[in-house]
Formats: sequence, structure tokens, C-alpha cells
Amino acid sequence: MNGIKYKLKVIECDTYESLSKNAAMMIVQQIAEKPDSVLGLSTGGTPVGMYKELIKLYRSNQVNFEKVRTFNLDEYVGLDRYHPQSYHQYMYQHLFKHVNLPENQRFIPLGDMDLIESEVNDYEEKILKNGGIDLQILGIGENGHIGFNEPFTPFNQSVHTVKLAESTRRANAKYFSSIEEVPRIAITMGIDTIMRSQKIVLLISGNRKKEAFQKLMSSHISEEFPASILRLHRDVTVIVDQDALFESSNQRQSSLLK
Ligand SMILES: N[C@@H]1[C@@H](O)[C@H](O)[C@@H](COP(=O)(O)O)O[C@@H]1O
Repeated sequence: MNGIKYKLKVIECDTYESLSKNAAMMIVQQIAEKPDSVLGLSTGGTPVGMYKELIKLYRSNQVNFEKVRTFNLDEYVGLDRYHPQSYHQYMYQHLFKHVNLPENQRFIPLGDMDLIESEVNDYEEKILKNGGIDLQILGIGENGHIGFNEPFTPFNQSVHTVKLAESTRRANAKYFSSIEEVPRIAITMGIDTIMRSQKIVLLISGNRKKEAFQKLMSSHISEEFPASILRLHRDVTVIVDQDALFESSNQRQSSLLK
């Protein structure tokens, strides 16, 4: 990081489907240029459509994952890899079981409580040993978190464990039977790990992310809003759908009428 603020490239999409297709195509293009690319992958609701598109493209022989390596951003601490809400299971269900990405080339931090201390160092080391991330896919939390880097996480951190914000636990509670079941701690790539990626693609979809998108575009950089650091990266593409982009049509109408 050299302190220079870069302009974020923004791709505005009419629909979530179009956002998903654009994101999938960026991955396909990356793998076409470099078949042994190291991809950084994310979870959550937003990239589900992108993974569906990738599977379609794989089935129509437009992408080959044979040499690709993947590193996921984060995992809950306290859920083992077979827990249905773990990101290990998410990745298996949404991508890995459908494509030809060899098992020993997929990496996700281990969330097992007894392994967590060594995993923090091991995971960062594995990323470095594989030459760092070529293309990192990110989503964003309503509070601006990326990975599980909650507001006020120091920008210079590499892989670490984090106490989840209550708002993040509430947002993710929909995947569990109750909020009590949502883990309180997670392991995540740090902001520094993410910023060392060659390229970053940030996906922003839906009404709930409108404010986060606006804050991101305001160009003020602060640890209070973790995603704001992306302004200091030279190659970030933000793919945003209309729901996250605009005020609702009613609001737009009334502001037009003023
Ligand atoms: N750790 C994940 C993030 O990587 C993700 O970007 C965010 C947004 O998720 P969603 O796309 O479901 O809104 O949620 C979680 O907290």
C-alpha cells in the first residue's frame, strides 16, 4: 500500500442474475489467462448466483479448474468442517462437489476450537507458499465488514480470529435455527492479506447493502468502515446490482418531484 487513492471500477447491473454472470465471467477470464490461478473465495448469500453460473460454465466446457487453487476468506470458530452451516459445507454444496477442482487444491481455514491457534499462522503461510492470491472475490457486510473484518479491525492485520459484531450475528442468524447457535468468533483473512491480492472483485447486492455501497463510494478511508481500505488498492472492481445502487423507485420519484 502506497497511500495513493485509486478510483474503484464500478459495474452496474440491472439484476442479481446479471451481477452473478459478470462475476463468474471475471473468474473464467482469470483462469483463461492463468490456468493455475489462486482464487480467493467468499461465502454468504451474495456469491451463490456466481457459483451457479460458474457451474454452468464448467458444464459447458468454458472453464477448467484442474490447476486452480482456492483460499476461502473465513470460517466460524467452533463449527467443524462437517457442520451444515460451516463455510466448508457451503463451499462443498455450492461449488466444490460440482466442478473438477482437486480436493488438495482447496483451502478453507479450519474452525475447530482446538486447532485455532496454529491455524492462524498456518493459513497465512499456506497463502504465501502458493504465491498469494491472484483474484479475490469479496462480499460486504451491512457494517462494511469484508471477510469477517469487523469495524475497527486494524488495517495491518493478517489472518486472525475475531469476535463477531452482534449485527453480523443477527444478519447471519437466518442460516441457523436461532441466534444463540451463531458462533461468536471467526477466523478470517486480515485486511492486509486481502489487500495483497493482485485483483479484487467486490459484489454488492440488495437493498440492505445500499448504505454500505454509498459509504464505499464516499472515498473516506477509516477502520470504522473496513471496506473503505479498498480505495488504496489499484485493481478493485465493484459489481453492484440495482437494488443496492439506487433509492427505491418511490424515493426516486419523490426526489424527482421536489
Ligand atoms: N463472512 C461473510 C462475508 O464474507 C460476507 O461477505 C458477508 C455478507 O454476506 P451476504 O452476502 O449474505 O450479505 O457475510 C459474512 O459475514
